[in-house]
Order: sequence, then C-alpha cells, then structure tokens
Amino acid sequence: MHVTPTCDEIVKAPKALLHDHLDGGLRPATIVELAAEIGHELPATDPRELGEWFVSAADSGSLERYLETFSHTVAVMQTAPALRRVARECALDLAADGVVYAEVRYAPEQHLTGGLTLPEVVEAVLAGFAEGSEQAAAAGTPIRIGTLLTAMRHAARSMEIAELSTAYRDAGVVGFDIAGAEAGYPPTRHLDAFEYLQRENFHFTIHAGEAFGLPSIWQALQWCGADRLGHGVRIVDDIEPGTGALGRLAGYVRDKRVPLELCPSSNVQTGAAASIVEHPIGLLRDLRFRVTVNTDNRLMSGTSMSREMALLVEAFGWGWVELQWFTINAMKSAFIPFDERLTIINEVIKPAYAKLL
Ligand SMILES: O=c1[nH]cnc2c1ncn2[C@H]1C[C@H](O)[C@@H](CO)O1
Ligand SMILES: [Zn+2]
Repeated sequence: MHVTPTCDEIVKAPKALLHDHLDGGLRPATIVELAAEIGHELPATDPRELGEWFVSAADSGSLERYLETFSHTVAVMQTAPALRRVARECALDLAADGVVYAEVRYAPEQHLTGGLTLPEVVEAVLAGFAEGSEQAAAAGTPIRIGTLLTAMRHAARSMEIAELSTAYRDAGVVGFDIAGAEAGYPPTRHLDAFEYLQRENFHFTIHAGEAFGLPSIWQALQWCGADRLGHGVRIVDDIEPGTGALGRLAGYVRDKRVPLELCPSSNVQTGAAASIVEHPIGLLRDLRFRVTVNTDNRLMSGTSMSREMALLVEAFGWGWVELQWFTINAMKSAFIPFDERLTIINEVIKPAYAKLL
C-alpha cells in the first residue's frame, strides 16, 4: 500500500544529510544579533524580512549571484564565539528536524578577517558542534555531525586546507571539498591537494556539475579522484533523453556507485534545474544512480532536510520506500568509518522506517 508521508511524519523520520554549508544555514535572528555586535550593515534587520531577503536574493538563476549573499553570513562569522554559536545552533536545528547524521562544510579561509588562525577557526566550529550535539541528545534528538573543510576554488589555499583537514581527522573533520564559482575554475587547479589527500587515505567530495557540465564532473572523478560529487546534477547531459541510454561518463558514475549529493531547491535557484518537478532527480532515481537528497544552504533556500523531502514527495509522488532509499544511500556514502555507518543504518534508520513502510 502506498502511503503519502506527511510533513510532520517526515520531520520525525531519521534522515542523513551529506551536503550542508555552515555559512548557508544561519538563523536569521542570529545574523541580526551578531551583525549588531560588530556594526555590519544588513539588507534588513527584522529576522523574518532578512530570511525572505536571503531567499529572494539567492533566487537569481545564477550561481555567481547566489554566492554573493554569503558576504553577510561570512561577515558575522569572524570570531571564535560567533563560529561556536553558529555551529551549535546548526547542530540543534538539524537535530530538531530529525537529521540523525550530517556532514556540514565551510571554508576556514573565509573566517580569518577577525584575526583568527586556521586551527582556531576549526576548533571553534568543532566545539560548537560538540555542544549542540550534546544539547540535542539531552533533548531526545541525537545527531552525529562530521565536518568537511572546504577550499574556495578561485583561491589558492587548497593545499593548506587539505593539510588542515588531515590534521583534525581524529577530532571530527571527516572530509574535504572545494566550492565557489565553477565556470572558469576547474577542479584540476587543485590537483596537488587532491593527490595529497589520496596519499593520506582521506576522503573528499568536489562541487562539480552544478553551474558547469560534464567536463567538470569528468575532471573531478578522473583527474582528481573525488569520492562523491557535490550536486553532479548535470550528469544528465550524458543521458539520452527518451531512451535513458548512458554515455561513458554517466555509465561510469552509475557503475561505480558514485554518490550524487543532489540539492533540489538550491539547483532551482541557481538555474541548474527549471523546477522541482523537472529536476533530474526523478530520472536519476529511476535509473538507480546513487542519489542522495541534500539541503545545500538552508538559509538561502528557506529550507530544511524535511522540506526537501516533502517537496520531492509532492513532485514525484514518492513514499517511504523512496525516502528510506535516499537516507540509506546517504548513510552508505558518508565519510565516517563503515562500521559506524552500518550501526546508524541498522540501529536507527531501518527500525524507524520499518514502522512507516
Ligand atoms: O552550491 C554551491 N556551489 C558552490 N559553492 C557553494 C555552494 N553553496 C555554498 N557555496 C560556497 C559559498 C560558501 O561561502 C562556501 C563555503 O561554505 O561554499
Ligand atoms: Zn554546496
């Protein structure tokens, strides 16, 4: 029997999230308070209006303009207490939304203008996640958070950030990523960092195939050795419309079970997909790529993990079978050790969905 999950039920069901930016998920009220403390001018000072401003400014049809909105969040994340607060609230917000495992990423190099060092940035964020996770567990909504450190693809600090990632691998950093404008900044600019990470047996994902197409995905996988693709949505350019025949790259991605970190609302805002109903996630799921559902930037998209799933339920008529499949796909693709992934799948995810299916 097909049961349509309701929004409330989706919030209660355990979810796993692999692609969420710390600086894209602040509470509007927190931005207002932190901005007042440092005298940073915002486009609005009423939290509700500010939240709406982020969504409409990010609704630009272009990744470059979407990224401009981050100047306001990054501006208020330049001290250890601010970073710690933002990370703590992030953990609490995700946990309250029923996320049981999350990998949250941010770019340490963007948080140095207040005089912090790179290690101080990482330690403040890790402390905030630890605090938030502790409070969430006490509130009856346990969450495990792994951090990914991002290097900005237009900058030249990727090797330093890769080394920072491995330095903190036993303290909660589980992976590395590159992000920022894609067109004109191919991942191969950072080959030395990726080769270093491979020699260190470390994990990394690469934002690829969002604002730029197949060459970016091909480089991320075949030159750089990415474990996962951040977005990767443009892999559909290598799938024949109508027949679903796969080109060589799409065939490789599916055969190798390369996880796609799809972010439906974000993709609609940046123009990578025309609408949720037309989002390639429908086709990619039908063809059984390893699809995962993600938020990208909760603030800029006015969204949550539950809302992304509810939008998909509405657009594609999906039910608990599909939501469990996305959740297990994400958990299988996480960067924490295999035995820890299995524990979450077998002890948290499967028992909860068994009651819903
Ligand atoms: O979806 C995205 N594509 C490329 N870059 C992104 C995306 N979302 C956020 N970013 C950038 C802006 C942030 O400041 C940075 C680190 O989180 O990553
Ligand atoms: Zn992203």
